[in-house]
Amino acid sequence: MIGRGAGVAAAKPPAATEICRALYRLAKPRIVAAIALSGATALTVAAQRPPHFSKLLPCLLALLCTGAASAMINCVVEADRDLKMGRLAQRNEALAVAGPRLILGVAAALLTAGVAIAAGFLGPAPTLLLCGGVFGYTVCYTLFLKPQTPWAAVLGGLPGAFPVLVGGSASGNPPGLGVLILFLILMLWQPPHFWLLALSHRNDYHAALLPVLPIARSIDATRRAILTWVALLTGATLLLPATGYASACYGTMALVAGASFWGCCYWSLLGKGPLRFAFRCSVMYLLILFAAIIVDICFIPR
Ligand code: HEM
Ligand SMILES: CC(C)=CCC/C(C)=C/CC/C(C)=C/COP(=O)(O)OP(=O)(O)O
Repeated sequence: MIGRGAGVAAAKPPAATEICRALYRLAKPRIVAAIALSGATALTVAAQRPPHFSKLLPCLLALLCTGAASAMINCVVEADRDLKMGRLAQRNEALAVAGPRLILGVAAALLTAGVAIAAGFLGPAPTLLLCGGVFGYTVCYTLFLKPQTPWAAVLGGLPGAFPVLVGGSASGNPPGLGVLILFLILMLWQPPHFWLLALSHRNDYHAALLPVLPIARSIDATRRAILTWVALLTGATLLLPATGYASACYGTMALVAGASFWGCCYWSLLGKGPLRFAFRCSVMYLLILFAAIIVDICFIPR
């Protein structure tokens, strides 16, 4: 008797490098790196000087570990929905290569490491805030908000902005006004950041039955919301110099960056440019803002 499938080579298990590459993709590395940077920026705003590495390093590590773990859990929970989204094809392949059990095992290890680092080096408040952000994203946002309401990008902004509170409290004091202003900036930045993507990929979200704003309301309503929120965001970035947490030099840069981002959104929303470009501008805008705050506080004498 010929062995089952003797003529067909048994499916070769993925190589270790393939699995590592898949896990890296599922960790949403660039998003998580930006989230860790938001925590480091908050630590700098709270300290009003270059943060000491004994706080900066554990803050970055804790946010990178728990952010990656949160992203991996999100990918496993949303696996069925993500299969309907063309934008996520490579992520779906990565999920098939690594398998949900291994992904959740690695996420559990990263989560444990991140919380242990925060508890050991940052203290109880940052650790609690870290756990709150993970819970807010993996449970509240992923399981409930995202599939049920077009305002998920606003309410889901809370866990997305929690890393700012983690970083701000890592300095040892309760988050002060400067950290709360940075929290407000993140809360105002995230919705237009996502709505630009939702406009650009609305067919994907329709196929996945996700009630994003362009589908639950209208494209025009989303366009107006984006331009309104970016204008409010630009105003919020000026609160830092207005309250003495950054210099007028940063304020000028923030005004120019905000006006440029608004112009980029307006240009793309008029149909003169690709929406994906405006989405990329939202990411560049945030990274420039963080860099300007850090340079202003650490290197520009006041
Ligand atoms: C409500 C909260 C948020 C939502 C719904 C959201 C949504 C998304 C989505 C869907 C993508 C993937 C776009 C793609 O397929 O390439 C993305 C990309 C990105 N997000 Fe967000 N995001 C949120 C919060 C944040 C936060 C808090 C940060 C950082 C502080 C951030 C930074 C980024 C970056 C850097 C990218 C680009 C990743 C890449 O190029 O691969 N996002 N965002
Ligand atoms: C303190 C701490 C670590 C908090 C967690 C912060 C965190 C990981 C926020 C993620 C925000 C985000 C990328 C949402 C997009 O998810 P999505 O499901 O809408 O994106 P997708 O469509 O690409 O899956």
